[in-house]
Order: sequence, then C-alpha cells, then structure tokens
Amino acid sequence: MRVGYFGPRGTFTEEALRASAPDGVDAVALPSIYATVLAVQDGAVRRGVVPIENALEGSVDATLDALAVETEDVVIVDEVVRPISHCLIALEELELDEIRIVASHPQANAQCARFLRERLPRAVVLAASSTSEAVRMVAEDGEAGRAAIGNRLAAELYGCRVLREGIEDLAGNVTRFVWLARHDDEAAVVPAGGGRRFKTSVVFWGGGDATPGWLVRCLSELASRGVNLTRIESRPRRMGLGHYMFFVDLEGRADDPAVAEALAGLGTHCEGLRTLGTYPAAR
Ligand SMILES: O=C(O)C(=O)Cc1ccccc1
Repeated sequence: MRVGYFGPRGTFTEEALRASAPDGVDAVALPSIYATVLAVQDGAVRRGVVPIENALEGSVDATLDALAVETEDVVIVDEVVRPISHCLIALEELELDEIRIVASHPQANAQCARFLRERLPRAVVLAASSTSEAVRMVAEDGEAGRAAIGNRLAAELYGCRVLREGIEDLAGNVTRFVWLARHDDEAAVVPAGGGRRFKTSVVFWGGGDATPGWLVRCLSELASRGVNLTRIESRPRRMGLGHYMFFVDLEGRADDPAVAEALAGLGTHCEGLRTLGTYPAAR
C-alpha cells in the first residue's frame, strides 16, 4: 500500500509513519502537507500521514485548512501521538556563537523559541518547508555558520552532525499525527468494538454566527447529550473578520446514538457541518 507523508525523507512525520504503519507499506515522501492531503484525495496514494497538533505550539493550520477547505473526500482514519525532541544540526562541528543562520519548520522553531532566544541570540531564524528540508538545505549549500533544527534521522540521512539534543522549550513535547484516507475507502474504516475508545472530528461554520449565543447553542447540542469535547479550534473562513470555522474533536463514534443526535442538532444551527473522521483514539 502506498502511503504519502509530509516529507522530504527524515521528517518527524516519517518517524510517526514508521512507528505506526502496518507491514508492507510503501512510504512516499511528498513536499508539503497540502500535497499529501491532495494525493490522498486524488488517489495517488492510498493513505496519508500529516501532523495536526503540537502540545507546545498548537494546531498545524495547513492540515486543518487542507482538510476543511481544499478537499472534500479526505477523512481522518487514525491518530498517533509521538514524543518530539529537537536537535540542532549542522554539516560540521560548530560553536553556537559561529551560527549565523538557523532554519526549520515554523512549528519546530516555535517549539525551540527559548533555546533560539537565549543560546543563538544573533542567529537569523528562517522558515523551511519541513525540519528535514532545513537539514537537507544545510547539507546542500555546505556553507559554514548554518544550522537546522530537526531529528537525528534527518542528520544521518543528509550526512550532518548533531550539535545539541533536546533543545525544545519543555520536556514532554508531543505531536499528534493523523492517518488520512478517502471517505469511500471502506478498508480504512476501523469498526467499533475491541474495547477501543473512539474520537470524532468535525468542522462547522456559519448560520447564526452573527447572533448572540450562537456558539453556546452549538456546543449545548453536545453538552446536553453528555458528549465530551476534547478540543476546539477556530480558523478564519477567509471572508472578513468575524467569520470562523470551528474544528471540534469529540469522544465517541459518529454512529454512537448520542453523538449522532448531537451532530444532527449541531447541524440545525450551522450553514455547514462536515465530519472529518471517526477513528480510534491514540492509546
Ligand atoms: O517538519 C517536520 O519534520 C514535521 O513532520 C512537522 C513537525 C515539525 C515539528 C514537530 C513535529 C512535526
């Protein structure tokens, strides 16, 4: 089975894929989150793996936007939570005060903000498309004084050295990754049972959102049926200030009677409501 992931080789997403993939997976590195979600939508790959949320930095907006706005047929079929520890990486051994430029994925730069501020105060911090792309670029341009933030796998793959380990702001840093599939791929759906807890992700927007209490009315549909909310995030609808999409994760399966009723009730208040997946909760 071909599984696309946010690449190039050596991302934290690749590590999450390898830690959670069934045997016989053909892992295909793709250049962006958008490309990964689209490859699932188009059927170029059967599954995709992307990051969705980090414990220090919050949502990965590119993933939320790609799922809610750019595609209609892609759903979350599983989730994986992985510890994330960052390394400072360069082509050669370097003193910290020799580093002029440090690059990484913005999520990684943000997770290491204190280290960058306190230990590399003179370095220019640049954004790269992913952590491993930053490491690959440091190796490719070969100039002294350049470093990247990434993992040990990327340092090894691109022939670089690890200068410092564990540079994230807080111990216990974790990222939640999701496995994606097309909604019509029945083999991807995990059936109820087996003693596993499930979660359901939805996105909703519009309707009475300009009226007092609209969001409370929406969420009351869940609360009144005892459906627990584990996360809520908003993203702009890109139609001016004051208009948002709300991403909500719930405990339970979309076909549990209480959840199904709650979602039907929620839908009566909204212009749009989409279920983004029902999947086993990470252990
Ligand atoms: O760029 C990567 O390696 C990713 O997989 C995204 C990411 C970045 C920082 C922490 C976790 C995931």
